[in-house]
Parts: sequence; structure tokens; C-alpha cells
Amino acid sequence: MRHFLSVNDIESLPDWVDEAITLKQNPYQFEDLGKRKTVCLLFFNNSLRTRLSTQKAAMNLGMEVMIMNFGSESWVLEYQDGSVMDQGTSEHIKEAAQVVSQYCDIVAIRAFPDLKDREKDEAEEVLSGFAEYATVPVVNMESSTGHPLQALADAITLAEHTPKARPKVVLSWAPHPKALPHAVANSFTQMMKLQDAEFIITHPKGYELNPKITQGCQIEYNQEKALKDADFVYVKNWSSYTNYGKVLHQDLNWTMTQQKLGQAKFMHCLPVRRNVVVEDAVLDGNNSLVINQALNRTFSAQIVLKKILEAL
Ligand SMILES: NCCC[C@H](NC(=O)CCC(=O)O)C(=O)O
Ligand SMILES: NC(=O)OP(=O)(O)O
Repeated sequence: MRHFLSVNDIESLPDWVDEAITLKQNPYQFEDLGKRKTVCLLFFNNSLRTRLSTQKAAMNLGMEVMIMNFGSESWVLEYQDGSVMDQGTSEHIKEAAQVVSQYCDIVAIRAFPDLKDREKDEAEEVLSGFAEYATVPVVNMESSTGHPLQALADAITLAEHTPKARPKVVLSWAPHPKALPHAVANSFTQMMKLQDAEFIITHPKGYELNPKITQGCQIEYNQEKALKDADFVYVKNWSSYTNYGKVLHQDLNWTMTQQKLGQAKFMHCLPVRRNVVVEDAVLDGNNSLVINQALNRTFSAQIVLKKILEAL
């Protein structure tokens, strides 16, 4: 079965990016491919872009779309094998995943981490549970550890705006009042490893990402040094990985400003906290690509759904 669970499920990043850019010119080219096919979007967490862009992508391919806020509207699921279900969980993932599969041809899932127990989050019980027991392909719409649809949209955006063959791309940590997941930063890093680019990650000490993911990446603790001559600056907050799920500090010296950005293009997956993560002048200026990134979410989802439909 052809699941799309992580950046590793992108067969060829340059080919998929090219295909997405072509599709963007003619989004209805494959409007018959999804005829009488249904995608079921299950949300355990909030969303604006992922929900609407994935729905739009499916509609462009002629698919039917069913959406459910699973976290608030369905039964609380059990994931443990062999558990005695006499506590708060009402239905096992084994039945739920098989049942959902009978109503659709593809199931897409958003399930964020709790950010309390690293081992539990890394086990990806929701996404992996569905991937194990569903009888249809599963798509990751942001899980505990990855957001591959976002990374693919970011690759499309980079390709559309790159000024040179080997751009300098900086992933810069930013302050945030809440403890946020590592998923976006993880998938962006994994995607950048597949690019011909000078890639640098910058963050305060203590905010190191999973070393398995950043292995081989340049890490620079001095933000100013990292940002020098950058072509693209991707800003994102994440909570500590080593001191798992903790907000160590909210140092506003790391907020992205127009002055720090210089001539570089600004990127962020959204939603973004204005004047905490990034100052107004950047978002309201000409170098912000955030709205383009959000548009490209449609085409990253459309490429993924198209590949899956073609393999059904
Ligand atoms: N899907 C894009 C980002 C989702 C999530 N951000 C958030 O939860 C921000 C919420 C807030 O700012 O209250 C994250 O960082 O992974
Ligand atoms: N970028 C992104 O995934 O946005 P939503 O959380 O609004 O879907």
C-alpha cells in the first residue's frame, strides 16, 4: 500500500516539485482521476491550511471529501494491544481504522504530539496505528514528528523563488509562548537534505532538534552569523527536544526582524504569532513568502493524492 507518512515517501523531490509547478498552471488536468474516489480527512487537532488545501487538492482531482474532527467528535481511541478497556477509551484503533477504510479510498490524519513523553510521541501511535490497520493508503497531515505535506509545499516555494542554483537557506528558531511540536522543523530539515543548498540551522543552546534528523547539518548558535547572506530564512518555534516539550525561555532577541532579514526571503508555515515570532514589517513586506507557501499546500497535497490514486 502506498502511504505518505514522511518526507522519505517522496520518491524524487525534484520530479515531484516540477510536477507540482506544472499542475499549478493547470490544476484540473487530472479532474477525472479521482472520480468516485473518496478521501477521508481526520483531524485530532485544529487546522486552517491543511484542512482547506487538502480538500481543495482532492476536489481538483475530482474526488469526494469527508472531513471529521475526530479528536472532539469521535470515540476516544485505544492504541495498546491487549489492553483491558475499562478506563477512558471506547474503541480500539484496530476496529476504527478498518471501519474508516470501508468508507473511503484514502485516509488522511492530523495528530499532534502531547509533548510529555518523547518515546510515546516518537511511536506515532495514531498515524502508525492507522497505517498498520487501515486497508487504504494513509496520508500524514502533520503527526507527532513530521509534516511532510508542508515540507513539500516549502520545496515548491523554494524552487519558485530561488535566485541561484545553490541558495543559502537558514532555519531559525523563534520565541513562542506555547510549547510547540518539532514536526515542521523536522520535515523541513529532512527536505533540505534532499536539496542542493547551503543549509544552516540556528537556535539557542538547549533547542537542538533530534540529532538523528539534523545529522550532517550545519548548526550555528549565533543567529546573526547564521543569517549572513541568506537567500531564504525559514522561521519556526519548537520546544526543547532534549528537555522534552519544555519552553526553556522566550528570548525575544530571536524574533525575526526586517533588519536581521535584510534581502532574504522570509518563510513560515503559519499560523504565526505576530511580533513574537516575527515582526509586522516582515510579514507585511515584499520579502514574505508565507502566502505563497500556503497556496502551494494545495499543490503539494494534489501531487501526493495523484500519486496515490495512480497506484490504487
Ligand atoms: N501546522 C502548522 C503548525 C502547527 C503547530 N503550531 C501551533 O500549534 C501554533 C499554535 C499557536 O500559535 O497557538 C506546530 O507548530 O506544529
Ligand atoms: N501550515 C499548516 O499546517 O497550517 P494549519 O495548521 O492551519 O493546517
